[in-house]
Amino acid sequence: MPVALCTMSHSPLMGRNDPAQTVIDDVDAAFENARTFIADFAPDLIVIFAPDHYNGVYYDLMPPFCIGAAAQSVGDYGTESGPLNVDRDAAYALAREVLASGVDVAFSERMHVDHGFAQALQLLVGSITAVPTVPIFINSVAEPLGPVSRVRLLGEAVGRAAANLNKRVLFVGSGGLSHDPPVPQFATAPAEVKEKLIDGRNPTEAERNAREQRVIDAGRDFAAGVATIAPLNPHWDRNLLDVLASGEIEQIDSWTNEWFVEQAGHSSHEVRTWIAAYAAMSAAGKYRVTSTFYREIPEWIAGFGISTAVAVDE
Ligand SMILES: O=C(O)CCc1cccc(O)c1O
Ligand SMILES: [Fe+2]
Repeated sequence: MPVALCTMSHSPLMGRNDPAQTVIDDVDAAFENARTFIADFAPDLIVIFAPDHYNGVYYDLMPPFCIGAAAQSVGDYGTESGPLNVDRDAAYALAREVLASGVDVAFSERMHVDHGFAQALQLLVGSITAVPTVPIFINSVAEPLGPVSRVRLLGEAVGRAAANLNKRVLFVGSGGLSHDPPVPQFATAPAEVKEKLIDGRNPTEAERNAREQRVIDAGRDFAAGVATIAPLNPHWDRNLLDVLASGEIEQIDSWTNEWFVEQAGHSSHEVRTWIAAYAAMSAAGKYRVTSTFYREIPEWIAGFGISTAVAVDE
């Protein structure tokens, strides 16, 4: 059965702190292209790799990776809330095979997910329930992180397992590219913030609004050139897109986590979702990138990319 890929940046600042209309038009056109690509492929199943931003997964138990057999969207930043349309049998089949291949993935019968999953599903297929899905969480913010090589191995194992499902599978990666939004870090957070990072589920509306407003303000300051967060790095982003398109993704194994942060900001670890999705594609053989969009969008605190790829028949 064929496989295909769509990877995309997300940003909850879309529609909240917008750039010039020409930029929005370009992004809209790129998403329209991605939606057409996906509709033409007509997936039976979406396997989506996405991060979390301390809205669904916390330091009370922080796995590097987690496959959801059932999942709830928390509805942060106005994204759709409620249950995802998870294909439980597919989730179990993927988890069994990934574990059997030696990658210790966590498993959840009630995974909580945030805009990392929901915004991507809404933009690509219209809603969090439109297409049967297996959500796979990849920790991309909560230190300590394992080496990026493990993400490639996870992706490859998921790709091999997906090939046995006898379904048309679309791999989605949601996150990145270079960006450094003000996500708190445990090591440097004050005590009350630390507590929220450990056990912050179900914040009050006031807490949620305050959090979201902080990020919106940061986007405004960043676009105005007065924010203290790390700059975007279009050169680094374009190189990553080239490496992923080349098919020689093992070269990413030598990139240290410190280097990601130095070059592309703390949240650049979200490109782990792209690396996993491309690695999953590679398990089916050679692939070809069929479209690439890239633009720096400081208003959204994002090196903003979208790519699509198909398997090449050999
Ligand atoms: O609310 C947060 O913690 C971060 C929100 C956020 C902002 C810009 C780009 C992103 O990828 C992102 O997730
Ligand atoms: Fe993010």
